[in-house]
Amino acid sequence: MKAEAVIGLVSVSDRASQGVYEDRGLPALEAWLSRALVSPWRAEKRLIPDERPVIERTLIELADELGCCLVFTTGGTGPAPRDVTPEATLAVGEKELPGFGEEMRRIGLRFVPTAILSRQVAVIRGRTLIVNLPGQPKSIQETLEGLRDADGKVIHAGIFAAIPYAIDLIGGPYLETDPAVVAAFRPKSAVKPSQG
Ligand SMILES: Nc1ncnc2c1ncn2[C@@H]1O[C@H](COP(=O)(O)OP(=O)(O)OP(=O)(O)O)[C@@H](O)[C@H]1O
Ligand SMILES: Nc1nc2c(c(=O)[nH]1)N[C@H]1C(S)=C(S)[C@@H](COP(=O)(O)O)O[C@H]1N2
Repeated sequence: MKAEAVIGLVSVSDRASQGVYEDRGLPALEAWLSRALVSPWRAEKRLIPDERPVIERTLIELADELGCCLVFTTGGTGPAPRDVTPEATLAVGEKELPGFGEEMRRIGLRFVPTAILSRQVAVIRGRTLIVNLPGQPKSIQETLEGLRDADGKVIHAGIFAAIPYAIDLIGGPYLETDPAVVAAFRPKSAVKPSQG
């Protein structure tokens, strides 16, 4: 029996959390992960305002109490006064993984010049990897899956390719992906035979 991965999905948006507009962040995250993951998983979802203490409490609850191996936030990464998701994430993290922030901006720049405005980070807290994504719902697929050419060939890999091995390294469940959506990369010595 494969262990079920618990994945935290956190939409950080003042207006969606107040009902000004419908949240499209959580559905976009859940839909993309449902396509990408072939190993068992379930989501713990939270829709919260851009309030640093609320973001920190939510991340701590998902990591420490609910045992999420992975948490994605969406929203609040820009330069506006109320954008504080990266500060909250760094405050609860024990180690930063700067490569994720760098690469997520690089991928974003393939789609929009304003990707440079995102201050998104990724951190480890205990056995949890926490990754910030921008608030624009389309940025979720762009960042996680990467860029394809007109024939569907990947021309800039998305960051999800590195996430299953990152989770192996922090002692989490073995995540398997559908290579048609995103091919997970692991060193040969870390690949387990598929149990079907
Ligand atoms: N959760 C969401 N659901 C739907 N659309 C969103 C969501 N978050 C952001 N967007 C869209 O992406 C745009 C940029 O996101 P950004 O996080 O900068 O929003 P914002 O202007 O800070 O407002 P808010 O925090 O109230 O969503 C928004 O103007 C909105 O059109
Ligand atoms: N891949 C990708 N990255 C992106 C975008 C996008 O559309 N696609 N939008 C950018 C924009 S317009 C902004 S302002 C910043 C910060 O967005 P946030 O405050 O909603 O997190 O993310 C950027 N990163």
